[in-house]
Amino acid sequence: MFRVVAGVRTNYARLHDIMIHKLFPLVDKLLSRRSLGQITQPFGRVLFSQIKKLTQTHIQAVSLVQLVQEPLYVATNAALFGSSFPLDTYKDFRALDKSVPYRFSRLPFWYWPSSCARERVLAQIGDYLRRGEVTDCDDRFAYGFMEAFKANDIQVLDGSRLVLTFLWGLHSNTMSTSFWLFAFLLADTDALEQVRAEIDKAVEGKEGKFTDLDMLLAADPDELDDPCFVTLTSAIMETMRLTALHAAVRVAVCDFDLKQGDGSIPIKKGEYVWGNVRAAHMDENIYPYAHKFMVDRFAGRLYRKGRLQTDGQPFLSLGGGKHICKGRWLAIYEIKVVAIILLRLFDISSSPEKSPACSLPRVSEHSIGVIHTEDDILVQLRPRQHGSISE
Ligand code: HEM
Repeated sequence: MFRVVAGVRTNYARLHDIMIHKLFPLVDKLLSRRSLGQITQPFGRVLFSQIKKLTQTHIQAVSLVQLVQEPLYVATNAALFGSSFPLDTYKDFRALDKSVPYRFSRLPFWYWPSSCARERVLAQIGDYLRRGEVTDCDDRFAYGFMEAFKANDIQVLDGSRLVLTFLWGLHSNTMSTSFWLFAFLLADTDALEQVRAEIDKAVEGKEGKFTDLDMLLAADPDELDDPCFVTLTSAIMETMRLTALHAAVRVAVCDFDLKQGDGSIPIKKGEYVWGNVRAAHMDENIYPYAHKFMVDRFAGRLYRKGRLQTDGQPFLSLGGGKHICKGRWLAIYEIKVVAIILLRLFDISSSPEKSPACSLPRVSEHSIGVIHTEDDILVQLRPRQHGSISE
């Protein structure tokens, strides 16, 4: 991904070493369930103001891709890297992200626009690193990155490439998953109403856990890991189940017998093992109507805080074992908050003239990691009565 995303041609082994041994442990620590709340403090507010900005400037119809992805991109970068990070880089990031499957699979495509976009983002990240305006107490995440670069004598260009590769891992899957969550909900109005009713109940004082949306946006991610969002969480997990494509490849470090159903497969040291995640998720014996989006598929299970609602099922959208996704709590939190804001504040429907109602967008045949969309969906937003929030 260093080559594909950030255009790294030299110094690869060293950058890889820094990423795996210096940055990943930092990510693991700071994005753990316990610490996440300190990092995400500004997230809800920035996300809300970005959504507000977008919805005020697009009165007729708005692109679903942009509606869910740009605010997430800006708010997550602001939370992790501070307000001095170049937050206006979404369009260039998106151009680069769209080219990644083609670059990765070495397919022919017109590479120039995305290469220019990559250079512009790298230059802006470079300026940000040069300025180094972060503090240990306010921007712990960015500070950790910068300290690691200093301690390992990483120069600005290599630092920018490390940050850009990290940004791709941070955003690409999360942005796709949020798009598909809304695409599934728009195609299944009952499911959408079920999720919306749950959100309304959670933020309507008295019975609800939160007195209003303001309180919810300021809440720690741990507080949103709550049975009051059981259907929304299930919808997110179901979206992840249906869209995961990644190849979980591992190398055996010793001879062992791999358990498979009632039998086992002997594996020799040094052999590659490829877990077919898509096949596991589409197994009708485990997931009846496996191709169907069932909003409450995971909702009937006993809710255990701090555990994925999918525990006990073969659910591999976030990897597993030692290398399980280090950003999983952040990703779930981000998607939850964007869904809560949009569904609480707006009636959302596909724009009838522009998008065929109740149908899912086409899947890109060049998807990697997670299913990518071939089409955007244009949506219409009508403010609901609860549209107010203190400025
Ligand atoms: C819906 C969003 C996301 C999905 C579906 C996802 C999926 C995955 C998967 C499947 C893996 C394991 C890959 C393997 O087995 O080789 C992984 C690893 C990883 N993810 Fe995520 N991810 C998401 C969001 C995030 C976010 C927001 C971050 C934040 C930084 C993140 C950081 C990482 C890191 C650092 C690893 C490497 C872990 C390791 O090798 O030890 N991910 N992710």
